[in-house]
Amino acid sequence: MASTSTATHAPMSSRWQQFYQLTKPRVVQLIVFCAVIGMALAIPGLPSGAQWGVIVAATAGIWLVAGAAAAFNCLVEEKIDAKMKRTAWRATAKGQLSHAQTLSFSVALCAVGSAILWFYVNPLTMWLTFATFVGYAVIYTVILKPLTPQNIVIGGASGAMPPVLGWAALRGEVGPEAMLLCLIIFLWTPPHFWALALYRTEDYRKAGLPMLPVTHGADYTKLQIVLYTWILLAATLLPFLTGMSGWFYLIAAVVLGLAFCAHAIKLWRHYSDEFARKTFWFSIWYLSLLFAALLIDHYLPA
Ligand code: HEM
Ligand SMILES: CC(C)=CCC/C(C)=C/CC/C(C)=C/COP(=O)(O)OP(=O)(O)O
Repeated sequence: MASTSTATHAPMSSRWQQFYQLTKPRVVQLIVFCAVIGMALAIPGLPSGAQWGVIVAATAGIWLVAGAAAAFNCLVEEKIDAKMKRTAWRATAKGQLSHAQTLSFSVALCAVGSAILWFYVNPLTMWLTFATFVGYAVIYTVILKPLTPQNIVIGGASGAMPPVLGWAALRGEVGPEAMLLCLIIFLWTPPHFWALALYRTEDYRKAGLPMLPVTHGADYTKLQIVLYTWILLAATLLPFLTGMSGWFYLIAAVVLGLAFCAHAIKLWRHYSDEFARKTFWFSIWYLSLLFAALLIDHYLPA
């Protein structure tokens, strides 16, 4: 039988698919990956049996609360999302999911995730993860995003938290090493996002959001991307300089960092939307590979 396309009668599988997409699965996968690296780096050598249990619970809990934050963002921004090509397909933007459905989904994910963290990990990780939820879903989405072009710089602090959450899960405290990884993601976020904002400027203008290319123009944004990539490169040397990571990591950080700087400089000097898109995707590969290098380095014999 042909399925109806009305919102309330969507077939179950596509309804689940709609809810799943609200969790911004691919962004959250990288967030969880960074949290897992934070967990691995928090303990010397391979995890013991009990530590595996904590790792699985912390991964599930952080995943669920991050998904809840993303769904809450979709709920708050349904009108804005409807105005932008990139996001108009979301079920919330199309009115295919009611406010009550989306809110219940977000609250349920957040509650289950928080309970897992509380009972199977530790209260500190639960509170830090919940603070991250509030940082993204409320402080960034509701307050900063419509207010200032520095929205993603300040709001990026919540996206940078995953290694701290992972570290806290295994150690029960927040160490300077975890803060260093947090700093790296914090500095990575502006070039990551502004590369996208450059080729999506019209979308953001139409939606009335004060993103940097809208308020300060493309040239200023490109310059900021160059500055951030160089500062990021310097910050990524710190794990080696502080003895936290070894030569393998250092080589990876320098090669990846120089490649990111080269993208930023090329973007600045010979701009095209196509290259801005490439730079955005490179930023995702950059962070994934940098964190993979931290992990490999951690397990290499000294
Ligand atoms: C406030 C901070 C951040 C902002 C404003 C931001 C912005 C964005 C936007 C707008 C997209 C959508 C691209 C599209 O679908 O066209 C995106 C994609 C992505 N972001 Fe971020 N991001 C932030 C932080 C992060 C963090 C912390 C991570 C991971 C650690 C991350 C990982 C990703 C990934 C993997 C994608 C690709 C998603 C896909 O494949 O569709 N982002 N980001
Ligand atoms: C608990 C925990 C670890 C929470 C993590 C918070 C989180 C999901 C951060 C990711 C940041 C993100 C999806 C930004 C997208 O920007 P946007 O919302 O401006 O993008 P949009 O225009 O696609 O909605």
